[in-house]
Amino acid sequence: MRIYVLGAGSIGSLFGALLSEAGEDVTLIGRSEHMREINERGLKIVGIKEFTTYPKALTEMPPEPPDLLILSTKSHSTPYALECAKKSIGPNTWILSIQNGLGNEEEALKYSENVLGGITTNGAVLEKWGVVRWVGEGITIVGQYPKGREIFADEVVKIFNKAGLKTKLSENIVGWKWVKAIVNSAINPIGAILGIKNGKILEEEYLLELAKRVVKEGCHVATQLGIEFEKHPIEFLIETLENTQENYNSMLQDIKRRKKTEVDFINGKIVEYGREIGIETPLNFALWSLVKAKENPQIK
Ligand SMILES: NC(=O)C1=CN([C@@H]2O[C@H](COP(=O)(O)OP(=O)(O)OC[C@H]3O[C@@H](n4cnc5c(N)ncnc54)[C@H](OP(=O)(O)O)[C@@H]3O)[C@@H](O)[C@H]2O)C=CC1
Ligand SMILES: CC(C)(CO)C(=O)C(=O)O
Repeated sequence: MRIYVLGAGSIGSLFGALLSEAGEDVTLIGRSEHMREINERGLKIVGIKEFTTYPKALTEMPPEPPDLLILSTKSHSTPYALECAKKSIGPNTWILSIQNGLGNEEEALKYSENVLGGITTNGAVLEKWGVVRWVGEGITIVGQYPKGREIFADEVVKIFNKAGLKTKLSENIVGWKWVKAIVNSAINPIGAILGIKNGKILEEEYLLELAKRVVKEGCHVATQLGIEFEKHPIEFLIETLENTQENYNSMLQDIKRRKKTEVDFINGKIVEYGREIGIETPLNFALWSLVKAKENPQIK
């Protein structure tokens, strides 16, 4: 299978490295410093597994259409990334988003009707150019977006498992994307605003109650939109907090690195979708506003 990974940073490089090591035809598309290091010394994975692999590494998509385009940019980079990639998206190309947040698959559907959604609880950090740390082994769930059973999704699940990425198929991937986004909408901004590890939210009763109320607000919007959950969001919230107690969540990491966060595609989207159906989401709006303020370098 010819696979391109568009936005090969932390998680994209991990997926690309494992697939390349398993013998798939992988091309990473990422930033020049990282791609140059990979071309010169290979892509080194450390942490859960240690190996070096040698995928092709470019700064823009090759012209030949891939069978699978794995989309792994941050959500705010998706529109531009896909617009630049469109010349290489063929009639048989499938686009798989493994991103957090809402709206990425809808963006991909503008370029192809062959779209898979995905969530992953694997954790990866780009430590330095050419080196990615696999910090947490989790599961990946893939399915035809928004719902349904597509043979190609079975093929993707098979090659992901063969590459050592524990992966399951879902016929309701939109349900999984929403439950992950709703859990992120509670954990990420609270951690980002307070600068705390995920485990602190579990320990502090007021923070846990706030997180549960944020989840319930997102659930109200989702259920009114007809979204069906494969796992109850409150259960997924507690499970995630328990499994990632030592994590500084990605939104907090982006704030610390003075990078744009994905809050517009998490809390922002919940507010936007709520407004479209006449549902107010004051907690999501408050958290969204506070994180946007923290993103502003003028506000210390
Ligand atoms: N890291 C993780 O453990 C997990 C991440 N996720 C999700 O996966 C997505 C990616 O996260 P993560 O890997 O951490 O993010 P990173 O920022 O580490 O990786 C994305 C990479 O894509 C690059 N990029 C952006 N636009 C383009 C483009 N048009 N062409 C080539 N490269 C581009 C970015 O460069 P630049 O920064 O210069 O724009 C960056 O290097 C997010 O939605 C995240 O929430 C989900 C689960 C776990
Ligand atoms: C699951 C969680 C909250 C782990 O920190 C995450 O997805 C993130 O940090 O974005």
